[in-house]
Amino acid sequence: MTELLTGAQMRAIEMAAIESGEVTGLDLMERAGRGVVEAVFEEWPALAATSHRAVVLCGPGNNGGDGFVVARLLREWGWEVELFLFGDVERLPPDARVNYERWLTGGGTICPLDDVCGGLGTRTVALVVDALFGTGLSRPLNWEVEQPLSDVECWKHRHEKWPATVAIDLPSGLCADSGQDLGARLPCDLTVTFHTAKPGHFLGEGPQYCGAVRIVDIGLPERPTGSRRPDDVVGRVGSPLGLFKNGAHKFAHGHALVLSGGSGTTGAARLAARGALRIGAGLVTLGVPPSAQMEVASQITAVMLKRVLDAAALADILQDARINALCLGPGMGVAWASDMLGALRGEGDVEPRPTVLDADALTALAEDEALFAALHPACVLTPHQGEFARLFPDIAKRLREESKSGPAYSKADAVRAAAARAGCVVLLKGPDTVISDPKGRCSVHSAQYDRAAPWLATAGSGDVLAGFITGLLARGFAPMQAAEAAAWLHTECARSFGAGLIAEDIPEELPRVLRALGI
Ligand SMILES: NC(=O)C1=CN([C@@H]2O[C@H](COP(=O)(O)OP(=O)(O)OC[C@H]3O[C@@H](n4cnc5c(N)ncnc54)[C@H](O)[C@@H]3O)[C@@H](O)[C@H]2O)[C@@H](O)CC1
Ligand SMILES: Nc1ncnc2c1ncn2[C@@H]1O[C@H](COP(=O)(O)OP(=O)(O)O)[C@@H](O)[C@H]1O
Ligand SMILES: [K+]
Repeated sequence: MTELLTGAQMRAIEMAAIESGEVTGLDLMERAGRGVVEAVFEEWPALAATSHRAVVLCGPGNNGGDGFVVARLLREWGWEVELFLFGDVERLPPDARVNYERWLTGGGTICPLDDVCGGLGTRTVALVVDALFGTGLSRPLNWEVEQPLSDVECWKHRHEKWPATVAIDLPSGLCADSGQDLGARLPCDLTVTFHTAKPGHFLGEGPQYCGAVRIVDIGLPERPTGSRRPDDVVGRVGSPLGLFKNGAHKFAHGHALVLSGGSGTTGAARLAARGALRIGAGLVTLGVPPSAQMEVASQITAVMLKRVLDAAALADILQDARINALCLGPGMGVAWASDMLGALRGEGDVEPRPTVLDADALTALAEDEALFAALHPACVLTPHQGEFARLFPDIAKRLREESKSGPAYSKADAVRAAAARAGCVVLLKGPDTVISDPKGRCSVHSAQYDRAAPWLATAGSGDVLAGFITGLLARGFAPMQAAEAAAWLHTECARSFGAGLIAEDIPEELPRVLRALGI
């Protein structure tokens, strides 16, 4: 798991490193600028081979300072560089000011950003560098910046040979903490960021603007682990290999019970059950209402079947302590899900156990405060955006609102708040899946960039994800670990299978994925 640092956390690390005397702000700026040039040459080797023309857009803060360094280094490489500045030179922060002076001393010239449209002309430009705003963006851009950015974007489209566009740290107008679009107008081919990626590279609109993301080491120290509270960290979900190998779970195989809907709506639960079995639950039983018994019996083999007449029958089944994970919701219908949830409220001596609540069970929870209040720390809620808005309308509203100042409220903030309220793990699905536990531990699973799998948006794939989580719970994974590992494996199955994927293919692809991981 790698950390994604917010703008404020980056500033704190930078300040601590400078105050300790290890490094100066100027050193960091020089390393950042050099890192950008090296990343550009690695991404487009043809640009390193000979000199070209570049346009550099610099802003009023240290992001602009990095831009001055890049402009100077490209000139030293023999390039022709035109630099456009937004903001007042007298108010540049000290390190940016030094690099502004160095640029001028080296013979560089500066034009105001307003002139960018006329200044670009028709001559070929190989590279556009966006150094207007980075982590210091504190409010939406206004037309003074949006307009020139839009002009550059339009000019690029008219340009015969498309110039490569690189953003320093973040595409300008993108909020570092949330990925909210606060006026971004210039989508980039490459974003070069420093030390770690930021949540905004993966959340919200971030991936639409960043192109590819490269992280450059500028020699800042790691954050000391002791200083971090769980709610101070947003992690990025990586391969779960370590989880399988380090014995963090009991290596039990367990027995998962997946509850099905009635006749004609059993497919979703069957998909979840297949997912739970493939991911390693020792036994999987489908709990089926009488109307669907024949339908389900004719379509399963390794998965077992148990008739569930009503809530009392479920409570009875759950007297068997070997059933150690449950999945409720897929295809159940809200009324039946509500009845079955009633059986889990601890009445009739039903021991609470690890439980995944998805689809119709989430709607049932949204409609019944008592059911919601009965959630416990071993539950995992897996809403998509619509279900999330039904369960947590106020949080979803806040997430939709455009921020007027400061870092915008992020999907990570929203899922943390939801998990704290529910008292259990919440996994909010999407290409940028966010997972949080009630203590505020939070992680982002990104199915974007080199892990893009847009074909996962296919009917029933969410049911398989619920099944994967249930299977891992049955194997003894903790709820947060189960959610993270399942999200990663789910996307990996889709990537391994490729386009044309349907939900049935996801569990069937899992053995190949596990084998490739050495699990
Ligand atoms: N934190 C670090 O460790 C490092 C940061 N560096 C660079 O420094 C950047 C952060 O620098 P700053 O904190 O100076 O922030 P920025 O350069 O991103 O922007 C801050 C400036 O923009 C103004 N501003 C903010 N929002 C605006 C808006 N909507 N319209 C008009 N003006 C607006 C602010 O008043 C301030 O003058 C990073 O993104 C990175 O590029 C690098 O030099 C290397 C090290
Ligand atoms: N563009 C996308 N890229 C990658 N994964 C996606 C994308 N859109 C949706 N997903 C994933 O696909 C699954 C869809 O689940 P869900 O919305 O519950 O659909 P369903 O109810 O049809 O199963 C989730 O795991 C979600 O994270
Ligand atoms: K930028």
